[in-house]
Order: sequence, then structure tokens, then C-alpha cells
Amino acid sequence: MRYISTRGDARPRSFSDCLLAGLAEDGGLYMPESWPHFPATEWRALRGLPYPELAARVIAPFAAGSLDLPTLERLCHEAYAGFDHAAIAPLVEIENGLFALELFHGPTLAFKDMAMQLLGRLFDHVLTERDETVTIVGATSGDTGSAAIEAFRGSARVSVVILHPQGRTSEVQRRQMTTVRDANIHNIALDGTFDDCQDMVKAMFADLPFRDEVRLSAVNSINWARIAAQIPYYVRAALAFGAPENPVSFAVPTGNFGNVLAAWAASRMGLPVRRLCIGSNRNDILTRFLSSNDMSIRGVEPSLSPSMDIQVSSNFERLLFELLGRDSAACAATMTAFRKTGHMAIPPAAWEKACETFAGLRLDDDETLAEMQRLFRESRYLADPHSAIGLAAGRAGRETGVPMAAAATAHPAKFPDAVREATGMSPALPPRLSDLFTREERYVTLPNDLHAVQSDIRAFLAAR
Ligand SMILES: Cc1ncc(COP(=O)(O)O)c(C=O)c1O
Ligand SMILES: N[C@@H](CCOP(=O)(O)O)C(=O)O
Repeated sequence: MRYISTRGDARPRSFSDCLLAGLAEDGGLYMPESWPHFPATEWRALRGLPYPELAARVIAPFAAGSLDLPTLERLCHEAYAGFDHAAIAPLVEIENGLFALELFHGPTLAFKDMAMQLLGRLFDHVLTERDETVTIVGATSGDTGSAAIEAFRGSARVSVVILHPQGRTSEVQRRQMTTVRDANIHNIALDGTFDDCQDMVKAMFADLPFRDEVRLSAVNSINWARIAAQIPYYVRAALAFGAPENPVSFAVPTGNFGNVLAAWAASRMGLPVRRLCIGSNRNDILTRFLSSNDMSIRGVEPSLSPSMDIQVSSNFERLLFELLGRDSAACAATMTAFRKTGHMAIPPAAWEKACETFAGLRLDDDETLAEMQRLFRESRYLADPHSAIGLAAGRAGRETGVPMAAAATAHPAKFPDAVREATGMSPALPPRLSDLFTREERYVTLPNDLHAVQSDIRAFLAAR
């Protein structure tokens, strides 16, 4: 499988090359040159497989030409061996026809582990084969950072620099990142929002001499491998509901649009996905887009679901590319104008096409707390604020006869204050994290300035 850029001005690459490159040289995102398609017999053959084997088979066509199936199976087995739940991504019935697809049973208690634990192994495998090293620079609103740190800590071939928006994550999230003392890990608290952190990473990719100097790489969902590794849990859930014979709908609390894009990718592979309902907090650019074809940046506001405090959803560009009939010139022009003006409206036919599959629901903080309260009162289900938004979107978008699985993206213990306020319950961290609040933190605080961040990264790498 080869990968092309959504902006059309970068050379096509293999899966392994995309993995290490992260973002295309023209600022675009890599997309598979064509979608693999699974016939019904192939979906059926996945039924009942253990999660690692199913994951390897779903990812295999995307990695064709780079990694063979036995290698993928081995890496998937290693990646999911440390999860706390035997099913890896269990389905829990909340009420009639509405299910939570729990994705937070990995080491850092958020859905990011589902892909990141595999990416850690994939990077190690490819870098060892090539005898190379890389520097991963990542942006986080709270969860990607700790998942990346956990997946790559101690690696001899990968240095990891994580930028988080200062004061805008939960304390648990920050400490999960800043208390890791391995020499290959470096944390930066940036004076800005998540969007500033993400723009900073993209600016470093655009600085080609710097990109080469530090051998820059990415593990945010701008990296196609992250999306590929997030497809299998949708497949697993759909099969549990009777796919390929019966359709299923998914609801996904959404920020950078990576998780829901993986569900959409599964539908491109032939999985019968009927609806994709996205939930947002007050940073509702995506839900506004779906209701009015108006994507206007309004500035990031803090909320009870900080991981979704995002306005520029990077992966929307991948959907846009498809909606525009894979016209990379039109995609590049639309994205450039969007970043210049802060507004985007797409051709009406493309927008209508998006609305055939996608629906959106926005919850402010009070509505989020009310949803958490309701889930606990009526179903005894303790949801974190992000998962509660997903479940509310799922309830709103449910249709009779079509099961709705809502992605539960974080463990409630990551957001204890909101959970306590909504339910009076204090969810406990697992024993391996019980001393989190007494561990020493280590991070630097920097202004939102490219040169300051680049100098700091150079100093970190020099000291390694
Ligand atoms: C807990 C949680 N839920 C939802 C999201 C949104 O997911 P995505 O950015 O893939 O849309 C994030 C961050 O990405 C998250 O950390
Ligand atoms: N919510 C994310 C933001 C980054 O998302 P990613 O999926 O692109 O890595 C976070 O928790 O950091």
C-alpha cells in the first residue's frame, strides 16, 4: 500500500515511511492511495478472533509491502498484553440499544493507548531494521502525551518531546506525563492552547532543515498509523452486533477528529456503518459545521472535557480530501484559506454528503454534568466527561433496530473532580498509579515561540 498527501505535493510513500515521517512534506496528511475492501466472507472470518489477531488482520492491508502478517500479529500481541481487561475493548450495555465501547483499559487509561501501544512497537521494529533514530514531537490536550510517553519510555531509538497547554489539562493527566523520569522523555508546558501546541508541531515539520536535523517524527493522529490502529476496535464492535449482515452506528466524542475518522475508514473498508454521531463540548466547531456548513474558528475555551478543547481538528482534512473527490489541489486551497481566514464552507454537495453519515451534538459543561449524573443514576455507569458526551451523542442519534456503540474514551479516574461533582463518587486510580500525586514532576515552561521551543529541543537532545 502506498500513501499520498491530501495536498498532492509530496511523493507517495510506503506504510513504514509514513510511519516515520508523520506529516507529509507539503503540510498535508497521508492517506492510503486506495481503500482496502473486505468482502463479507473476510469480515466473518474475523469473528471470534482474539483482539490482537483481529487487529493484525485489519491493519495488514494498510501495511502491505512494509510488514507481513506474522510480524504484525507478534507486535499486536505484545501491544495488547498489558491491558487490564481480557476483552481489550469491551462493550457494556448502558440502556436498550446503547452501548459503551470502553477504550480506556490500557496503561494510561485513555483510548490513545489502543493505538499508541502498537505504534511504540512499530517504531521500534522499523527503526531497528533501518538502524535509525527519530525525535517524536507531539502535541497533547492531555491524553496523547501520556500514552506516547508510556509507549516510548526507555527507547534507545526514540526521543520524545511532548507539548501540553500550560494549566489546561487535568492534574492526573499532567502528572502522568511529567513524573516519568526516563532520559528519552521531555515535557514542555506551552503558554497557549492545544491548538497552539499542534500548530507548533506543524511549524517544526514545515521547517525542513530542523525536521532533518532532529529527524522529526509524529505520533499525533496526523500520523496515518494512529488511524489504522484505531480501526480494529470498531470492527470488533460491529462484528459483535452482527456485521457484516447487520448495520451498526457509532458515537464518538471528538476533538482532533482522529477517532471518528477511524470509524469512517472502517466503513470505507466495507463495514456496514450506518451513522457516525460526534459529540463536542463548547468547542463546537465540528458540530457547528455539521449543522450549518460553517467551520469558523472561535478560539479555544476551557471545559470539563479538556482533551476535546480543540478548534482546529487536524483529521478533518482527511475527510475533506475524500469529500472533494480526492482533488488535492482543491483540498490544499481550502485548507490554506481556512488557516488564513479562520472560516471554511465546503461545496454544498460535499457538505450534504458528509451529513448523510455524520451527525453532531454539543454539550456545555452543565449538560455534561447532567449526562454524567443521569448515566450514574439510571444505569450505575460512571463515565468521565468525554465519554458522557459521546454517550449523549449516541442516545440522540440512535435509531430503532440499529445498535449504537459510543466510544468511552477515558477512565473516570482521570477526571476525578468532574466525576465527584456529577455523581458524588471518587473513582480510584489503579494501584500502579496510586502514588501519582507524590511523584516528583519535571517539565519546562516555554512561551508560544517557535525559536524558543526549537532551542529547548536541541538542548534536550544534546544532553541525552
Ligand atoms: C478522552 C478523550 N476523548 C476524546 C478525544 C477526542 O478524540 P479525537 O481527537 O480523536 O477526536 C480525546 C483526544 O483526542 C480524548 O483524549
Ligand atoms: N485529545 C488529544 C489531542 C491530540 O489528539 P491526537 O489524537 O491527534 O493525538 C490529547 O489528549 O492529547
